[in-house]
Amino acid sequence: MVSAESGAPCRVVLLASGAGTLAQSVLDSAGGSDCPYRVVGLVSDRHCEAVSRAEDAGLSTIVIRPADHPDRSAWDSALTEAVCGMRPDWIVSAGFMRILGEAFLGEFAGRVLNTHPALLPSFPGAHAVRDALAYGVMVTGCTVHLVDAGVDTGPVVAQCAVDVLSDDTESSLHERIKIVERELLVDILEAAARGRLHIEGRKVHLS
Ligand SMILES: Nc1nc2c(c(=O)[nH]1)N[C@@H](CN(C=O)c1ccc(C(=O)N[C@@H](CCC(=O)O)C(=O)O)cc1)CN2
Ligand SMILES: NCC(=O)N[C@@H]1O[C@H](COP(=O)([O-])[O-])[C@@H](O)[C@H]1O
Repeated sequence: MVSAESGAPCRVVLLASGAGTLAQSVLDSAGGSDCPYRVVGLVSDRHCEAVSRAEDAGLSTIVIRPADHPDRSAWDSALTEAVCGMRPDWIVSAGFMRILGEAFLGEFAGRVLNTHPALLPSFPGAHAVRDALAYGVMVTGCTVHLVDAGVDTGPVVAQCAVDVLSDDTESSLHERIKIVERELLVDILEAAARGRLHIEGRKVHLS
């Protein structure tokens, strides 16, 4: 595993599909003088605000739309090729709304972090905040995990709890989760880039 301890900052590629506020937090923190990583590109499945944010930051961006490929496998292979071309050490899925397939994980398994707006294994999938509200939980939160072939089943790296307020809507709760999510994601990415994530099966230890 490459780490900035070897000298050069780690190369990070962002995956995002939406507003890109989490991606922006990673971009903003990468500007720090002692930051152990630098963002080298952003790849998306759709033209979205996250792509615009990366373009505004002068980054390389690529959009790989499922509709432009005959099937999911072809899309996954095209995504893999695009990300490979950016020569990442780490990949960060920050609001990326597609399931990464066999080709991608065959190339990058162990080096893909995802941030999820719930305390996994509760409420996996594309609608975690809505599902947590509907269930009536009083505490939810966010999880940063390594990505595996399952949906939000990869080893948990870090979590942070967020109280659900009685008058919360999906939007108000999600915005409060994102506040802590942004900080957690940057902290974990910095640790990963410094080679401080130690994976033993499903257990992840930070040194
Ligand atoms: N192999 C994996 N890929 C991805 C994971 C993962 O855990 N394993 N996490 C996602 C991010 N994510 C939750 O954090 C997530 C995103 C999207 C979906 C989903 O069901 N997507 C649908 C399409 C949704 C849409 O069209 O907007 C789908 O892919 O069919 C589930 C979980 C990143 N990738
Ligand atoms: N299941 C995946 C998922 O729901 N991801 C979530 O999308 C949001 C992206 O916010 P942003 O577009 O403002 O960065 C984040 O809350 C992230 O956890």
